[in-house]
Amino acid sequence: MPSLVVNIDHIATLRQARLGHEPEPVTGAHLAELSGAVGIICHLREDRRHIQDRDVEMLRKTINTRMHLEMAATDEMHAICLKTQPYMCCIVPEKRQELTTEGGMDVVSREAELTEFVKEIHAAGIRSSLFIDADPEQIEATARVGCEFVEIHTGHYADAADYKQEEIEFKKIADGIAHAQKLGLKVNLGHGLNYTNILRFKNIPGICEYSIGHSIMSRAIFTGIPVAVKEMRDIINTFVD
Ligand SMILES: CC(=O)[C@@H](O)[C@H](O)COP(=O)(O)O
Ligand SMILES: NCC(=O)COP(=O)(O)O
Repeated sequence: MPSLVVNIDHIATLRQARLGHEPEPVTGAHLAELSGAVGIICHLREDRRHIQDRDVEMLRKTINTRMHLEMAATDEMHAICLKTQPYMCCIVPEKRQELTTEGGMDVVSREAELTEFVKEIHAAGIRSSLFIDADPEQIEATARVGCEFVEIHTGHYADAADYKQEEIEFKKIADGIAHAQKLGLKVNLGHGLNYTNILRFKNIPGICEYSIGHSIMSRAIFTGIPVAVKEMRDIINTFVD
């Protein structure tokens, strides 16, 4: 059965709105774990707009499941990753002006650099994943880079303007999943998934993890984190292996 990994960046976003002390991402991570998350994701952005260095340090000490560190492919983040020793490092693209991650990494144009980057992460015993669009060329480049995992960006599907576009984006992802699996990559999905749009993936086999944050934390404002995480967990529990 696929696993649910919960992104807690959005707790830090609320805290950073006042640059204060609450809400505390560590508390949110612990509640998510108690409610069925098999791992916790935090994305240390270069601009530190939500997760801070202190969060990464505290989460590393307190997460009882798996820590997934999302980060850009920069020297600074590489050093932080090696120091932190997360369970998995997911390399994502960042743009300074974006509201949220807008698309996948261009692995094709950075293949040599990313191969070296990933090699050093593996040498430190850390699993690696690349966050990419469901594009065959990017999937093939990710396999050549030597990543064990790929996270296919579901944001274009989640943001589709109408049903027809949603169908097109869903088909691209379904094809991308099959292509990645054929190349031996383990497949995770994430970005913009919520309690309804995730249902389309129910019968797609072989998905390792769903990475979900914004929708769970949005619901948690009204229900609390335990209920919001459990409801998502219950949905994923009905999915095929
Ligand atoms: C790569 C990705 O999808 C996550 O990092 C998620 O979107 C939360 O981070 P942001 O809200 O900073 O985009
Ligand atoms: N990698 C995707 C992720 O961590 C969660 O994205 P979102 O659910 O916050 O859009």
